[in-house]
Amino acid sequence: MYGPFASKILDSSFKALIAFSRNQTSLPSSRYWIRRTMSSTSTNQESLPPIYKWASTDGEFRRAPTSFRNVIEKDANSGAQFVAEKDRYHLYISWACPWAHRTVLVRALKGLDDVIGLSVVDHHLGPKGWKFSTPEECPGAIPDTANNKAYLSELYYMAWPEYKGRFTVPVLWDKKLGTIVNNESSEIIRIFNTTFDDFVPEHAKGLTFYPENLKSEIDSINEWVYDSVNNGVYKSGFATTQEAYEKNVAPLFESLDRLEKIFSEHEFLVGNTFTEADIRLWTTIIRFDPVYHGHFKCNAKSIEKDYPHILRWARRIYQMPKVAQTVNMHHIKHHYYGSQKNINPTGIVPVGNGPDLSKPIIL
Ligand SMILES: N[C@@H](CCC(=O)N[C@@H](CS)C(=O)NCC(=O)O)C(=O)O
Repeated sequence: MYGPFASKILDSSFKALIAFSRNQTSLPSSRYWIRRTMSSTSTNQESLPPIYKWASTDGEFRRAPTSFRNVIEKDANSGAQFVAEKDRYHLYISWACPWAHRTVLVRALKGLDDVIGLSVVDHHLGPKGWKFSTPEECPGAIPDTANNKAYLSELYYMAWPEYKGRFTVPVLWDKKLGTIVNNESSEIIRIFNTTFDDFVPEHAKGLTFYPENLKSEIDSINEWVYDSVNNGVYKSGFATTQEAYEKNVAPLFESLDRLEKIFSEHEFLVGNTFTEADIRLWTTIIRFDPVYHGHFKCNAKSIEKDYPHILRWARRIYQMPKVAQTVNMHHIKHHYYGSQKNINPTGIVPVGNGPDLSKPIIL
């Protein structure tokens, strides 16, 4: 296990992170933000504030590596820096974000609601990054009850004053040490999987989404699903050249065809068992028709019309206890269509919500 500062230095991708964020050279003084926001209405990629610059100069979107990668030890007497305790950790998410959605979904499924606190940012991602609002200002938002901050970026600077990366959700925060434990969704869901089992309700103890005997199969599915589907929609949607867009949209639909075949023969992705592989794919699939199909130009096919087996699988998961309460379609649609003005300059939010996932599962 790494300590919070050791991990930052050990992370081999740290240099790439610095290179990626070289435009953000100082802490966000108000002058800095005013200067950056003046051009925020422009749709020209070059004149956008850094927070809206998704694609590289060659037109391709490359996701920056995540910088806080600590784990939490289950054994409170292990002497580790981060150990499992009730009400010590706090999860920051956006209902809109598919990566954050994974973490809040596992939190719900594992019965961690009373063990790990929750804050939900406003769906609008502005020039200063994710912001905390009251539920009156933004229904569905939950203010920062752990640190009482106005912006998510303030937490990153509390944890690491020299931080130069993006201010992303999810963030798993340690209230005791006042720092970020981890901001990588794929690792947070594994932390939630079994680490807090001493504190969860009886039915959730031992419930695992990463069972020992299926680990290698889950890992190999996760790899291609992440690259071509989870991140594939972003690589298509954030591309700023025709070439980059076409290069990434083709493998996305090849993978969806492959998934359709899998779900025509199996109930779940791995071993006919509901695992983290399903959870990781599902948060992308439920956003596909309402957002990615139009906004990210992933419109060769739709889930509702062209992938009946994927749709049946999506409904099966949506209808599991506690899942539907983690889906906030208003936040999802308003975030993408309303915040990413370089892609949708008018900010108009389309009326469609995608397929009705609460419908009976038939085929
Ligand atoms: N690798 C991260 C990616 C998280 C991520 O990209 N989150 C997006 C929202 S969907 C974000 O917060 N973006 C804000 C920004 O880039 O300024 C994870 O899986 O946890």
